Amino acid sequence: MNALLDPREMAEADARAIEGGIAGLTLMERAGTAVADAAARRPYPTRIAILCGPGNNGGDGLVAARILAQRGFRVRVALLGARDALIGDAAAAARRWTGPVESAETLTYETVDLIVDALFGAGLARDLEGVPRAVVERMAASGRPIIAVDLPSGLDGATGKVRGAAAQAVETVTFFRRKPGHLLLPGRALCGRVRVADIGIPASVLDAIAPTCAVNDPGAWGSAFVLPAAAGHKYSRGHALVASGGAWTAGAARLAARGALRAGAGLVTIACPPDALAVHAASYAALMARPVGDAAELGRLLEDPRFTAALVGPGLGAGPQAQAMLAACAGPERSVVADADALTSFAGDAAALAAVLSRARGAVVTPHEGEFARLFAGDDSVLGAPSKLARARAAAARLGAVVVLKGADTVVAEPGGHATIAENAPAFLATAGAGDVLAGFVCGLLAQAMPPFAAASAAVWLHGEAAREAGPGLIADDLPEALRPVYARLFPSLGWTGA
Ligand SMILES: NC(=O)C1=CN([C@@H]2O[C@H](COP(=O)(O)OP(=O)(O)OC[C@H]3O[C@@H](n4cnc5c(N)ncnc54)[C@H](O)[C@@H]3O)[C@@H](O)[C@H]2O)[C@@H](O)CC1
Ligand SMILES: [K+]
Repeated sequence: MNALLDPREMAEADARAIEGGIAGLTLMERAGTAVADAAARRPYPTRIAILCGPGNNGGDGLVAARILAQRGFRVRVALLGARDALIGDAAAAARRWTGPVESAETLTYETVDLIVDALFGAGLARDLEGVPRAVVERMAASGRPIIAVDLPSGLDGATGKVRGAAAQAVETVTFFRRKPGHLLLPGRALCGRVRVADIGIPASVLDAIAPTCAVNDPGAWGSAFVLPAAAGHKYSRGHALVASGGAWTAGAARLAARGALRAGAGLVTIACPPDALAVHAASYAALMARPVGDAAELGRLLEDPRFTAALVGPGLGAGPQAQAMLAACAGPERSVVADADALTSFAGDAAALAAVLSRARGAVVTPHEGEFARLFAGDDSVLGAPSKLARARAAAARLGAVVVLKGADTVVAEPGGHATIAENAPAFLATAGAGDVLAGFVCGLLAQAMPPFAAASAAVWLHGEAAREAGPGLIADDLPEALRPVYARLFPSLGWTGA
């Protein structure tokens, strides 16, 4: 698992490493060395300004300054605040810097080629205002490339939000593990390229910290991924049902159904109003279509226990009918995915949705930001949570279900607080119908009895990889097809031998 540490967890990692016998100043020396290495790698960084803040982030900058000067770079150190106000390891780092110290407040950039931003890191405690904010804004306006130490100063490592101001970095050097703010927008975009430096904190400190947030990659869910078994048959790979709207809106369900099939469900049946039957029957040969007039008929169809997962929402139309369809699907032997109109049908009434989902074997909801806001309208403890990560976690707890909060930085959270953050979605994935395919991927993995949190996280990652595979110009129809080469690489990496 590629853990992400929030500032509190990172402080604990530091503290445990120090308890284990590594001096704090040693960690700072290694951190500063990693920053110096990054600066030295830049093209022509002959004249480097290092802006140092009042805490240990500034200490890292002071170490980097000393090392870069030793290596022959022309270095200027500019401090925010008084030198004799520095304490602890940062004060020790300042004593080792023997060159002049300027004021960050009055620093000018005409003769500067590269900036190292070591003003604030994990210790950012409030919004930047007054002098610190002005310093960051002038640094940002200088147009010079910036290497950020740990985080661009002003960026909140827990939330990915800018507190007052932050300067765009070309590169960010962080330590031990990335933080959620490196992945959550706008943080991800502000960081530039992120390098993770090993500063000697042993990975074993994570055993006690037990982080609950991870990068969404196969390390987060690969062990739960269901690979095709040699002795399998189509029913053992699960039977997914996708509820469709009428003939005019049937495309969404078809995209989802094809996604479920490609994701590996053994069978996929589209349940549709009779007027849409011909449309679906004439679409893909591998899909089955069954006419279903209302929720009661859907319930009768689902008396067949071989349906292991159902998707309700894409193209369905919002209202009591969609609510009833979802209720018909939610049963103890079947997992459900509620998407799109199924979510909008419960606008402002998340408690009613939670009650329906609680009857399912496993439940995943896949809202985009608009659907999320409608669903939780009036619930400030969810909508007012401090970050996208916190909102998804609060929503998952409220619904008792896995929440996929979509976007370029999709967060998947489960009721216990475990979460993944995706970073592999290309910008061109934002296209009509892409969300329907994603819901289909989730449903297809749930149908194979993959646990909901792993299934949802895997589906999000696969969706991003499939988009990369298809490339620019992508339309949603391409996504299910692009899953094949992605699987061709993924399966062997998970130990599949092709049997
Ligand atoms: N042993 C450790 O803890 C290590 C820490 N490291 C560095 O230390 C950093 C964290 O150090 P700190 O905890 O000292 O925190 P920071 O150096 O990020 O910032 C803390 C200082 O900033 C002030 N401050 C916070 N928010 C402010 C605001 N909005 N306006 C004005 N002043 C504000 C605080 O009063 C304090 O003086 C990390 O980001 C990393 O760069 C590394 O050296 C590795 C080892
Ligand atoms: K910084």
